[in-house]
Amino acid sequence: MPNERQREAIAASSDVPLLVVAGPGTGKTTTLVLRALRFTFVDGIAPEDVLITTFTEKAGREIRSRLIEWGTRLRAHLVAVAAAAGDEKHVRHLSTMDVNRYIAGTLDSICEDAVRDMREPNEASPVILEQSASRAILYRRGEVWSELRTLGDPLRAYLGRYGFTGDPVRNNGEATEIVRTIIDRLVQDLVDLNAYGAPHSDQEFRQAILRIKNRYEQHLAGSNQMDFALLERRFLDRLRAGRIPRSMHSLRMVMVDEYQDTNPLQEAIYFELVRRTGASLTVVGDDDQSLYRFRGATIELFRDFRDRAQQELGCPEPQLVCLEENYRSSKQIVEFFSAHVTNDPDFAGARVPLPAPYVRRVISTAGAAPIGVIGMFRNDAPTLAADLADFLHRVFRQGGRFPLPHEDTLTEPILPADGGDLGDAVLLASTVAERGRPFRGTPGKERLPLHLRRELEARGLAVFNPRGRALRDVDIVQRFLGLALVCIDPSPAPGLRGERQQQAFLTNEANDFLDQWRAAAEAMLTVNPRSPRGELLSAKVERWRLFAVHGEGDETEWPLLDICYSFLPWFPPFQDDPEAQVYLEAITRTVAAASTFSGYKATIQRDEPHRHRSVNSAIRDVLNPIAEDLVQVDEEIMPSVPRDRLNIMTIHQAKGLEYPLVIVDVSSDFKTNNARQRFRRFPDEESSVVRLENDLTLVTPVGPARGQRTGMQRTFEDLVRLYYVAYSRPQSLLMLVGCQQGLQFRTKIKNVAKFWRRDESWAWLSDPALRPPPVDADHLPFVRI
Ligand SMILES: Nc1ncnc2c1ncn2[C@@H]1O[C@H](COP(=O)(O)OP(=O)(O)OP(=O)(O)O)[C@@H](O)[C@H]1O
Repeated sequence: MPNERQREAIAASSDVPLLVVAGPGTGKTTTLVLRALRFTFVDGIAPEDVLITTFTEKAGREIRSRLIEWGTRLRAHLVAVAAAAGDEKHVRHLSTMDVNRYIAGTLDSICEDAVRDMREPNEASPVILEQSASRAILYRRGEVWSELRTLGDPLRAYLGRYGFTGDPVRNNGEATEIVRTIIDRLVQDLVDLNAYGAPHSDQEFRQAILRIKNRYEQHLAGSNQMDFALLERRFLDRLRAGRIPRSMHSLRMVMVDEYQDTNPLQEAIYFELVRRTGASLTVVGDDDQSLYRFRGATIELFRDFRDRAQQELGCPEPQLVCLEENYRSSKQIVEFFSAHVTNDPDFAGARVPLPAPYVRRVISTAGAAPIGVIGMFRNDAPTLAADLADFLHRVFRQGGRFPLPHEDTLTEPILPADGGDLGDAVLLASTVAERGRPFRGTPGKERLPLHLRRELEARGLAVFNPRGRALRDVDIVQRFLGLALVCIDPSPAPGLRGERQQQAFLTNEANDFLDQWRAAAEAMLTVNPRSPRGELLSAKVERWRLFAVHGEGDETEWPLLDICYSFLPWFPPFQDDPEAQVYLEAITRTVAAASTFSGYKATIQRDEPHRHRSVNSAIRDVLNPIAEDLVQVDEEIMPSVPRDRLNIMTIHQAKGLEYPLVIVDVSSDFKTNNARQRFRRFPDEESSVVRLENDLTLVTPVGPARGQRTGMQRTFEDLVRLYYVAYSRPQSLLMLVGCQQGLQFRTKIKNVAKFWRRDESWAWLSDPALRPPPVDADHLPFVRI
């Protein structure tokens, strides 16, 4: 049953825009879905005239399935009522309402359909590129490499300003990633490009960025491709030119979830859509949970929504509804995350101001639990990993229990009554990398996720952390790609590079990785395993070499993907290990992307001169992007993580999700007051994202709105929000873990996650009401069931 505030939001008039501001777990998405159903079943608006957008594909699927499930039940109920009352007309009307036809999904997916729908009669349908493909094209066709070669170190230093650490970029992959961020930002922030390229102390570099952007966009236009930012831009331009997609001609409702992460381009689309169609606008969000500044999210658009909507739409003041009852977490958890977000008085100025009678608060409907928030802090990450693995083993394999207050019996299970499984827990961290950055040839330092992987494995448990390693570093990927490489470009002698690789003009770094993969494949060939069908690995390699090196065989060409896939029988994990499946998907996606932009479409040709050239293309356009670390894994392809694995994910990924037990790493990297880590716990300078925002202030219309908070304020506020999202994910138990050095009375290791305020005061020390997690995990008594 919706609560009173939810009902107010569901029933609010559609004559003025509606703004719903609500804390975590208060049913924002639920309310949005119910409001959409009300439009249909109370107001008689057809589902296809209601558009609902959200932030991730996953959330989009969730909304669609709730609309269908609840809508179907609601319709059946109303049909029964109308039939009982003998109202045939209404029964017929209800039966025309098809709840599958709501326009729901991410804005990108909706734009994709709309842009297809808006095509001229002779216009081909655009191909939409996913991130990794567009990055590979940006590098190759935008010629990031040539600008780096011409402008050298100054350009590397300039781009590095916008990287996490502020250091010059170290490789082409990093450079491309940052160029990608800037170019996307120019589109998303509706930047005036003439002003951006005009005389300025950075003009030389800005011009280089614009040259890359032009080449990249020209290539895309020539091949009828688009990335997501350009897709949205195209949609806006067409709307502005008065062209409305057929599917939206009679649009009545535009509803936006997660509005706090909207960027200026998206805001312009929503306003234009409402202006052109006369649809009613509902936006829902939580400014405290805005996380995507680095992707252009502009919290100020949400904060100032009521003013901006009036200005842009010429409408009366939007109605405001605030939801405050949390249905997710126990009382202690709600109190803990509320204390975190209100801890720093300076943060109050960043939040959506609420007029009376509203107060910003979240209250738990779940009631108190015997324990809600615990901590585990150790001397170093390896010790922490060992103890944490023990803890998880006890909870999930030995039925961990704890005492009810004032009772001697140990009867309350820590987790769901069925004992749950490891998948009911999640480890959240600001980064999930298993190693730190490598330094001068030495591999990066081992981090908590790697220690934990090993410790859990030693106890017969496993993790799911495909993003913990770069694709190019993963063992199984190295052997797999190495085999493809030695088939198409064998070494002339052991330990030497293939001829084609030498002629591919790769960077030293890419060559190093190709060498590693080659060595991994050679090592596997030395063992020469048989496939389950009994085929020797060397026989398979030999067969491909006959074709790719000697031009023998009946076929005139082979897709590189077929060559790769022919080795699958030697790699069972690609079939049965969830992490390996994610890696295989990334490889497949890279090859598929190359077949859209690469000269030989990721095939190997039999006849010369194409054989040589096609091998060159395959190395440059398929293997090189992975070797340059341009390809990222996409774990969204896993419908769900196996229940017997501990999910390790970034806090960003956890947005919108909930778990019974949430472990948040607040300080496993912070043993000392190392200046290089401060940006992750207590920044002493503006973050790279804020720096980019500031550098664009004068050339984007949204500049003044952002400028209302200083760069340092915005930098701190992003950290407060990050841990707010983390702390509000658990249902029953929140566990903070890290190194104990930052807990001592006189510690200098300041950390926003541990309730430090910007004025350098520490609430856990100074405020008797706020203390570190009261219960130490070590003091929890456990019994076996
Ligand atoms: N009135 C209600 N009664 C019972 N349960 C509810 C009610 N409203 C929402 N819930 C439940 O609360 C949980 C959180 O709801 P929802 O996912 O819509 O929250 P949210 O505000 O979007 O969360 P977040 O901001 O953290 O993403 C869901 O399991 C939902 O079914």
